Amino acid sequence: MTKNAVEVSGVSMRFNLARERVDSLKEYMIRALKKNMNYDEFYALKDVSFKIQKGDSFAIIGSNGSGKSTLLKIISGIFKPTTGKVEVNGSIAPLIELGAGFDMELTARENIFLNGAVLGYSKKFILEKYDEIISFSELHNFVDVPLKNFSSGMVARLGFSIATMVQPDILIVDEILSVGDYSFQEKCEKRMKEMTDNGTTLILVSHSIEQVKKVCNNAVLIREGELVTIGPIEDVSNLYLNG
Ligand SMILES: Nc1ncnc2c1ncn2[C@@H]1O[C@H](COP(=O)(O)OP(=O)(O)OP(=O)(O)O)[C@@H](O)[C@H]1O
Repeated sequence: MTKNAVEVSGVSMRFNLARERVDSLKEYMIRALKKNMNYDEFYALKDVSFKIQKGDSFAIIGSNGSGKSTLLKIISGIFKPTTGKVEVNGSIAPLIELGAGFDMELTARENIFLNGAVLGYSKKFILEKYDEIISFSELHNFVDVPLKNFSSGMVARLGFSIATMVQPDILIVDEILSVGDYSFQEKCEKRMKEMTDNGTTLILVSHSIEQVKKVCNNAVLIREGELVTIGPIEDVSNLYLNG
């Protein structure tokens, strides 16, 4: 049995950036048919390889636009890399974009059932977990309020509570905790710690070096799509902070 939860091998991700403005769908179609679109090719990730051991709490560190979210989306299977491959051993609970997987017109209660169903849980199972989700998110007074009237921190509370209602093999958390207030962040950190103590592998992206140092053991530093270094969190964050 492999010791690795995630193996990223030679992953590159190319995006096509339209170089000029195309204002209408009609214009886009005409240009596309004439093969008259000008693109700049842009590599958000360039030949990135690393491994994350089972049970590790692992941070992905880098400046804005360095490729962290793209990497998480590839690990979660949302994006297919242009070249290279990713091997994931175990079930994944990805908490990537705030509100992804939610219907903002529906209430918190309805979204719990919707999201649970998307994650593959039965209605009976979600009913069993319902009180715990509401209690962890501290949204008792808002269960029948549509999500469009929630603050971003409240949406994050709900998302985190749903994603951690069962213990996944791999928990992926991208930045969303930063919108939660201090007490909720502490609560999430505690839950993430309990989960890793029980064998879950955690992959965390956060702009707060203080938070990743508290929660993670190891990290990778990405700069302009390239892997700069991988190793103990202390060393990687020092390198990031000192340029
Ligand atoms: N769907 C897309 N189409 C085109 N370019 C994209 C797409 N998604 C990301 N990019 C580009 O890829 C680069 C990396 O973006 P990414 O979101 O992975 O960075 P990040 O490190 O997560 O940044 P941040 O810290 O700001 O969240 C950026 O330059 C971004 O503009």
